[in-house]
Amino acid sequence: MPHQTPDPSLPAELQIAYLGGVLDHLPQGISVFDAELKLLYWNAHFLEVLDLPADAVHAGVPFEDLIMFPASRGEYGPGDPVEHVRARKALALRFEAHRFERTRPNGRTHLVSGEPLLIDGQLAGFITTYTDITDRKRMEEALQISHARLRSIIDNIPGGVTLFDDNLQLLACNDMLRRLLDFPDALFANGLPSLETLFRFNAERGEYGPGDPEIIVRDLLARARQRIPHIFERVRPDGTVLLIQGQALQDGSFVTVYTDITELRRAEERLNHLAHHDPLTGLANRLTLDEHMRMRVAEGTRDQRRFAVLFLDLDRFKTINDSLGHQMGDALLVMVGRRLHAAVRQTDLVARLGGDEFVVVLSAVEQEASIAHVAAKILTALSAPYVVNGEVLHAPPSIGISVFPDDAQDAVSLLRNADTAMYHAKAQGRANYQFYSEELNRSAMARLDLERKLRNAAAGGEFELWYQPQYRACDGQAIGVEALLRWRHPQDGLIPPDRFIPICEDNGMILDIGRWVMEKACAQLASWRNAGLAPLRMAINVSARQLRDTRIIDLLRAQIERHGIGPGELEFEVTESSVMERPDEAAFILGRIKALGVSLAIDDFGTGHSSLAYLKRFPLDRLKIDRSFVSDIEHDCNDAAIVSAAISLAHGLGLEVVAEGVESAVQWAQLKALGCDELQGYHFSRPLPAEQLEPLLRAALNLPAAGATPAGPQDPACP
Ligand SMILES: Nc1nc2c(ncn2[C@@H]2O[C@H](COP(=O)(O)O[C@H]3[C@@H](O)[C@H](n4cnc5c(=O)[nH]c(N)nc54)O[C@@H]3COP(=O)(O)O)[C@@H](O)[C@H]2O)c(=O)[nH]1
Repeated sequence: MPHQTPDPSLPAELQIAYLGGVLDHLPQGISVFDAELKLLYWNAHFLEVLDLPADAVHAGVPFEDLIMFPASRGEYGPGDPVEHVRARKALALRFEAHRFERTRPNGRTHLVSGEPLLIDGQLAGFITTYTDITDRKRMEEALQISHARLRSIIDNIPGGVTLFDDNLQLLACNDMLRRLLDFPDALFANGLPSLETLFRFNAERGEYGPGDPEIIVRDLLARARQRIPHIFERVRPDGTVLLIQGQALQDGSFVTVYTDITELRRAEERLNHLAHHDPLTGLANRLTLDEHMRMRVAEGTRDQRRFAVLFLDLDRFKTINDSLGHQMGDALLVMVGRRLHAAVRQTDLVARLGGDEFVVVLSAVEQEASIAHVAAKILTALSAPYVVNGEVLHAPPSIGISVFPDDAQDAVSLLRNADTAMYHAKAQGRANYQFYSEELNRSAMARLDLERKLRNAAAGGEFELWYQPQYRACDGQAIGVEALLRWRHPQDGLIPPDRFIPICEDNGMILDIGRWVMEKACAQLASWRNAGLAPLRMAINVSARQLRDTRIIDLLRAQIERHGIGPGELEFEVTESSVMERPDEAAFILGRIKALGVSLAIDDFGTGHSSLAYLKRFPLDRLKIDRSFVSDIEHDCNDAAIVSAAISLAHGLGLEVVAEGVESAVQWAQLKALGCDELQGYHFSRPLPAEQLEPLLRAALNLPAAGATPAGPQDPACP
């Protein structure tokens, strides 16, 4: 807008003084030229802004003289300053209003604005204003930088961002938001949409679940207006999970960050599943079982409800796993898990504790009969043969049962008692189920105590090896000894092998103990041979577990070489049941033992379930008739008949017969009459430590002993 001069009715001096005073107080530099472009007015800032020498500036100075100063300083760019001045003057002479920014060499920027000066509507000159906008420019630049920085943060943030103002108008959002929420480009075609538009778009495509979109949008807008900070998760219709965090900013705007946490949630779910499930079978694991049982105990206590815990252990799993490999074992466990799951209700819990141990928690079972019914159902399901990789496998379970609150009132004790009952089921012949009882608990405790003591027995030198002689039936000539293990506990005294050997077989300790027995017995055999007590045969008891450990062959070979043991000097006694468990495997390992010159005897003959076909296949030398048939042979004609048949059978198979448990001369006579080859029993000698047995052996071998008269056992047939 053209400027007006002061009131023209005022005297000219006043007008000038007035103008000069006003101009000097303005923050801008001001210059006024007349219509001939001669300087009329200027203020102090004008000199400063253009850095003009004060003595060069006076009224009437032509425009071109003034601008020659900046031109010669190169402020209009390189080139001839006179040309610059001429070009500028030509422009000025057009008296057109103009506005531009100019940055001077000192770095300060001015907004230069020029306007024609009109007096009475007639062009009277030109007025130019120089406003120093350096600070404003710097602020604007700083603002631009910070805005760009903010933009770049928003664009690079690993989540979707929206920023909206008081009026719920979107101020900013990033590409990630559009991608995360699948917003089409059309939604942004006319710039940033309002929050309401976004809400409506989402509501209509079912993003917020079912419901009337109008109502949903109204609610959402009402909530947005409250501007309450929030953090929540939203599951989108496609299953992705968004974490949505909203926060009001100081300037009144509201920022919301959307983070895709789908993978995080899935990883959490996977971790949670892993933490609560057995990775092999997918069944619940111990942690879940503990939590479940604690809940059942709490519910049962509150509602006075019973529930049952079934502890299962597969009877032949270890053998299958050891002989057929872990892959087969694993496949079998998976099948067991499936069968178990199918045998119980959805509300019951099936868990695998590890190895071949499973637990089933039957909820809300009131009657013992119904618990037994489920146990029988599980037993039947798991006893059916499994076909794994073409192999038919049998792994029936032994099941122990404890009932809440009858047998225990807490989860740990319930599980322990079910475990105890399971051991009882195993002791009862396996493949059956047993309920827990207090008596069972006592025997389990005693067993635990014994097991604990056993762990120190070897290190404490508490084992001893005793020997019981064996005699030729016809003349009472000593022909060998059987090595029998003894455990002398410092407090409990002598503990019979029947009490601790089954435990050692269960927990695997028999492998180390059996090795010790073999080394000790072989050393004793060599020692007696060196002392002239020969020929003697050393019989060693070997359990099924030892036979499955192929290291037994190396151990045996080493002992034979070390002590120069000849063929037939060593004998292994194996029980019927141990070789009948896996007869093919047993036949193989027994063949290798036999090949080392070790003779073989079947122990406890008559107590197991021998298959004659297999007996024939084993490379045996002797049958040992169990003492239960011998103990009453003189009175029980059935026993006599059994012993007689066993002797005939053995002889028919080319085997010799040893009768054990001979306690009287009458039994000796009868056994001899039945054709028994060898005898062992208290009638001749109880098992004794080596040094106590030695004089007896000398006598039985008719060897002279220092200070002793040779005397063997009395032959009833040759009095
Ligand atoms: N795997 C291993 N088993 C072993 C070892 N040492 C012993 N055992 C087995 O422990 C069972 C019990 O043995 P033990 O208490 O030593 O009893 C033996 C004899 O004392 C007993 N016997 C012998 N004669 C008589 C008798 O006239 N009357 C009578 N009441 N008992 C008698 O018989 C046992 C010998 O039995 P067997 O071995 O079957 O010939 C026993 O099963 C041992 O095998 C070991 O080192 N390893």
